[in-house]
Amino acid sequence: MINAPNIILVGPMGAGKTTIGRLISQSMGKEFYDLDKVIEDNAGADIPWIFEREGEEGFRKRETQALSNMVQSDTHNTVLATGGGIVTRSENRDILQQDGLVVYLYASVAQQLYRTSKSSHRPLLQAGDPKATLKKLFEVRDPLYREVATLVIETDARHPKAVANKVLEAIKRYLTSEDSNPNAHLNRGSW
Ligand SMILES: Nc1ncnc2c1ncn2[C@@H]1O[C@H](COP(=O)(O)OP(=O)(O)OP(=O)(O)O)[C@@H](O)[C@H]1O
Ligand SMILES: O=C(O)C1=C[C@@H](O)[C@@H](O)[C@H](O)C1
Ligand SMILES: [Mg+2]
Repeated sequence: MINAPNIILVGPMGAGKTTIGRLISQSMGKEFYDLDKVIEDNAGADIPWIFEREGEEGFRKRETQALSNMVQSDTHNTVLATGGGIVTRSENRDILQQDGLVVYLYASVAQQLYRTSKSSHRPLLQAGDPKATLKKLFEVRDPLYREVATLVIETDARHPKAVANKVLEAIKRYLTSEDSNPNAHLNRGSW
């Protein structure tokens, strides 16, 4: 098991945050949370229902609330998979950068499209052309994912287990290099 801080996964819809988050939490002996699921549990309703009743703005308020609750709850030893739009609010980006080791799971628009095509649970992809939507979102969000992330992992040509192994290796390498630098303090395990 790697002695690591809380791990936060960011990236677009279909990057594999939920899938990979679960796998690495098992390998690291950490508890797994999926922020989309936390939001649904808090609301007692699913994400499509929240978007329908409260619009995207209502969903974003719930998302920020769920993220800050998580930070304040003083939970330790966790892997958190976020939703694809977590980086759109600057207050969320501030929280992410302060409270975990952030890993960006990169996926091309083509892979995002392929991986999201089998599910109708993503309201932003239900209207219009999903490829055009994913491309537009990616243009805006890719720099924001990079802004908050310490590590970036390519997922396109890798099976989920291989992606999980890459993430684990990258975390291990990062922590080892920090440990070897006496001036670098990883103060990122506070929830
Ligand atoms: N590396 C991969 N290769 C192939 N398929 C993958 C890979 N990672 C995830 N998938 C598949 O892609 C789909 C979407 O994955 P997942 O739900 O984990 O994405 P997500 O990043 O959590 O998306 P969202 O932001 O919408 O929550 C799932 O069917 C999953 O099995
Ligand atoms: O990319 C997004 O904005 C979203 C991604 C999903 O994880 C959910 O959080 C929701 O469907 C919105
Ligand atoms: Mg997810």
